[in-house]
Amino acid sequence: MAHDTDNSKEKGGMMMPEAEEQTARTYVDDVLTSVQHRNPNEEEFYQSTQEIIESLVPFLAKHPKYMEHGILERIVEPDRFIMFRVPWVDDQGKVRVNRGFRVQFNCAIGPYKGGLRFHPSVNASVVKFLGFEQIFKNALTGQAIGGGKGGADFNPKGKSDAEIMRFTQSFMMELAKYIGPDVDVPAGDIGVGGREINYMVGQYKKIRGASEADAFTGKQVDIGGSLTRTESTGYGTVYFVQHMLEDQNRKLEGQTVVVSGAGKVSIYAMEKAVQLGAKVVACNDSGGYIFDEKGIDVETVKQIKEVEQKRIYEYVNEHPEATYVENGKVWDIPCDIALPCATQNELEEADAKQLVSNGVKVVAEGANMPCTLEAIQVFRGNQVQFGPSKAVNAGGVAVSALEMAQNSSRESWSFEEVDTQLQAIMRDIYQKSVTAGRTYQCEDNLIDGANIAGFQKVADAMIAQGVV
Ligand SMILES: NC(=O)C1=CN([C@@H]2O[C@H](COP(=O)(O)OP(=O)(O)OC[C@H]3O[C@@H](n4cnc5c(N)ncnc54)[C@H](O)[C@@H]3O)[C@@H](O)[C@H]2O)C=CC1
Ligand SMILES: O=C(O)CCC(=O)C(=O)O
Repeated sequence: MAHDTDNSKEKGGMMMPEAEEQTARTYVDDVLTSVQHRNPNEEEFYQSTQEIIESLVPFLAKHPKYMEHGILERIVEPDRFIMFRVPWVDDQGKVRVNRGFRVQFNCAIGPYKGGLRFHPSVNASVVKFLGFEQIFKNALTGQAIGGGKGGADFNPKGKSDAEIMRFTQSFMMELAKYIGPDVDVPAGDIGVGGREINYMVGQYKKIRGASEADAFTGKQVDIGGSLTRTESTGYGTVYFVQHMLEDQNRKLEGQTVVVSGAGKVSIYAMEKAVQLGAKVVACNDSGGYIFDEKGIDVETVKQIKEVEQKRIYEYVNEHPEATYVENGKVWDIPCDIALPCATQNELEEADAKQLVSNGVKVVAEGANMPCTLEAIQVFRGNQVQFGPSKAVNAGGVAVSALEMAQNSSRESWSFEEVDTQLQAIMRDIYQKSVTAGRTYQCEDNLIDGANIAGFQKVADAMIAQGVV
């Protein structure tokens, strides 16, 4: 049977035999080569496997049992990947067809859990990278939830409410076969918010003939949603940043913050940052950014984006002191803290260099994988504190799991009660990530720490359940 090693010598500040490190390195390289070979043209999926698996070398070297149990080979293969046709009729009576996806990646520690994204860029690679990240993020929350993700290459922009409903109902006609409160529990993501989730709940109940609203989270509160779920990803992001700052004996108060996006995550990250005394000076949408030196008025952004569903340039009509830069890079604005909260690979190497030359101190990923691997290297090489998405934005899925707990116990917790639990979960994720980083990297490396802490929990659960 596999055993952990102790015949080690000191290397780089930690006990690490060179031969075992080499074995782990070769194992990791082989798995990554195989991922690339078996998933051709899936760049985002390969990027996320590379980011996570390369982190694990020192951990695997110290604990070879994970290699002996073939954990990496198994964890990079989804339990199943579902792809389906979504036909619907637009307002002009034309038949349209989109492609729907759900990846049920890993259920070793609980039912599949993760959002649904409606965006034209959604494809197998995007869904698999998001599902893969979700395995480790969900494990970090300490809750019993496995990793899944899904969506469709449907563009909700410019669609009428009736079109959104018809599309969502058609999407659910197929997805309903694969989900359920104890099996797979979807939620929102880009392009999917409360309205879409409510339509899915309605259609799912119609198909199942039963009141199984618990098969979703992010529901409207009066149909079983949780208070704080709307705010939780953005708030959790800022709670995490508070811990990063505390480690440097600094406070959020008085810091200048730049946020990308103007959606669900961005808005509530801005709101919490402002509540805690920071000044948020810029945010963007896919058309351009706004810069308000006096500090962005988050209520105006909410009105434009959540109520009127308009473009962010409308902000300058309400606040003429602000400027709008069409197609501009929000990362050009000097700040102490940068929070990329829009989408994957939105912050590239050149943006990272610009932020560093403008004096950024902390970067925390509110979106999933918003920084390219090259950008992360720039931050690490310049002593910028870096918070990786699977730890930083885990507050959203954590409150989703609290929503599941409320649903199954038929309870409704107050906003304060859920927010208090969210804060405790974010503190715990931060501490776990720091501890694992220090144990295996001997430096304050939250990326490796989060990856190792999340991996260990899932890998132990997989070993206990045999080769399945
Ligand atoms: N909603 C949630 O609870 C969670 C979301 N996330 C991640 O956070 C990110 C944002 O998600 P949501 O806020 O839910 O989506 P959303 O649809 O509410 O907002 C996305 C925002 O990003 C902007 N955007 C999209 N592409 C852009 C681009 N290329 N450049 C600039 N802006 C762009 C959109 O205009 C929009 O303002 C995604 O990466 C998502 O996977 C992560 C954890 C939980
Ligand atoms: O709340 C959920 O289940 C979805 C959260 C999510 O999709 C994410 O963490 O990226």
